[in-house]
This record gives sequence, structure tokens and C-alpha cells, in this order.
Amino acid sequence: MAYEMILAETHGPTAVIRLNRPKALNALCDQLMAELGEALRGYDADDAIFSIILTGSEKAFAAGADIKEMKDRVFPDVYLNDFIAKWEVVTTIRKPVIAAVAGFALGGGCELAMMCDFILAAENAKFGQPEINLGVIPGAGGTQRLTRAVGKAKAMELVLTGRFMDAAEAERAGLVSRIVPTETLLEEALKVGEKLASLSRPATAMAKEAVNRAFESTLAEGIRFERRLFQGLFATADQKEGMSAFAEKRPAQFTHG
Ligand SMILES: CC(C)=CC(=O)SCCNC(=O)CCNC(=O)[C@H](O)C(C)(C)COP(=O)(O)OP(=O)(O)OC[C@H]1O[C@@H](n2cnc3c(N)ncnc32)[C@H](O)[C@@H]1OP(=O)(O)O
Repeated sequence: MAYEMILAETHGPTAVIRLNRPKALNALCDQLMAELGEALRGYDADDAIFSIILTGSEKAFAAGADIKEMKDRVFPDVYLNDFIAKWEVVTTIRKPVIAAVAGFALGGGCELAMMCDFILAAENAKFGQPEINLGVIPGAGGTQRLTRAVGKAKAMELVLTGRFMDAAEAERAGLVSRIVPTETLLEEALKVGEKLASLSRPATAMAKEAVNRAFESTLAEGIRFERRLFQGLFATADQKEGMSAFAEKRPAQFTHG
């Protein structure tokens, strides 16, 4: 499939989707988001792929929704067409999706990164929700996901003032899983992809589902859900293989069944 605004390629078991509108700092226009959704769904359905890396350029992961494209839109249009709702496709992907963020991740760019399963940040990454400067508020989950990630005080300050935070602050606040040198960002993300490809697919999918459930349930419900998935894994060949391999002091060979 040929795309105009993203580059999609595979590195062994890992798919890499690169946002590719460099002149507009990867501003997220409708076409780019449609292409991204199609690529994500395609890789999710591809048995050869274990995980997906979403990245941008060294200057920008994405500087937000395309302001020039949306500036003249009117309420009946954005409301009736449920503007932005389609972006949630990212959260429907069952394989791990890693955001590898260098440069600006602002507004919808920050929100897109937060829809991924975790964020690896380059040293030069900058995160922010500057929509307030445009006379609007975040509309792709920023007020909700940022608040859950970094807590009310910091989320409120960033959303109300539009201040950017650098990678170090984002790591301290819990928004990113870790910081890596800017020039090795993709290499580090691909190492994570290799690790994920060596693991049991059912266990990986259930681990993702269980962690995500923590954001949508009470503690008691979440723990019950986790326990049921954990128990269910004893029906898989991979559980037998993983535990036997440990006991026999050899690497596990998972068959994903
Ligand atoms: C999802 C929802 C609901 C909302 C949103 O996401 S609203 C958008 C939130 N994002 C922003 O407000 C950030 C806007 N961009 C900037 O503030 C700056 O571009 C910057 C701080 C990220 C970088 O500044 P710098 O001086 O280095 O670069 P620029 O000359 O400003 O930009 C280069 C080039 O890219 C175009 N650009 C940048 N961001 C966007 C955007 N979000 N939408 C459309 N176009 C964007 C910018 O206009 C310029 O293009 P031209 O040279 O052709 O004007």
C-alpha cells in the first residue's frame, strides 16, 4: 500500500510507521490520520508482525492537529461528523504500539503518543497541550490521559497555560517510560520490538488488556479481571513451554497457542 503522509515498513517482526509531513512538523490532517488508521489496522491483522512503533522526525513527532485545515470548520460539521473520534483507532489495536517521540509532541501529537501503549522519549522531546492558545481545549483525550499519567496538578498547569515540558520532566512525571539519546531512538524502540517478538502472543495481548483495564475499572474489578486472564493462560501451550523452559534452564520457544 502506498501512502503519501506516512512511511510504513517492517523490520523483521516489528512494523515502523513514521509520520512524514516534515514541512508541517507532522501536523495531523485528516489524510494523515486516515492513512495511519489503515496502516495500524493492517499491521494488527498481519501475523508476521508482533508490535508497532509509531514515530516522527527528529524535529517533531507531531505538532498537533492541523490548525490550518481545521480553522474554518464549524460546529454542525465537527459535531455531526464527530471530529477527532476516528483517532481512537490507535487504542483499538491489540498488538503493542510504542510511541518513539523526538522533538515536538504537542496538542494532538501529545494525545496521539498517549494513545500508544507507552512512550519512549528522545532527549530532545517536548510535550505539551497548547490548545488553550488557540482558544480551544484538548479534544483527543489530553485532559483525560495526561491527567491520569501525570496527576491533576501538572496536567492542569500544562492544559491551562500551554507550557511545554521537556523529556526529563516528562519522565519524572511518569508520562514517558524512559529517555534515550535522540540519535538512537529508533534503534532502542526496535530493541523493544525484538524483545516483544520473543514472547508469547497471547500473554502479551492479555498483559496489554489487563494494564489498560486499570484505567477503566475499580481496583477490585481490575484485580478480578487480571486474575481471570492469568488463570486463562494456564490453558495455553505457551504457559507450559515458558515454565518448563525455566525449570529445564533453556530458552523458551513460544508457539503462540
Ligand atoms: C487535537 C486537537 C483537538 C487540537 C490540536 O492539536 S491543536 C494544535 C496544537 N498544537 C499547536 O498549537 C502547536 C502549533 N505549532 C507551533 O506552535 C510551532 O510550529 C512549534 C512551536 C511546534 C515549532 O515552531 P517553529 O518556529 O520551529 O516552526 P514553525 O515555523 O512554527 O512551523 C513550521 C511549519 O509547520 C507548520 N505547523 C506547525 N504546527 C502546525 C500545526 N499544528 N498545524 C498546521 N501547521 C503547523 C507551520 O505553520 C509552519 O509551516 P509554514 O512555514 O508553511 O507556515
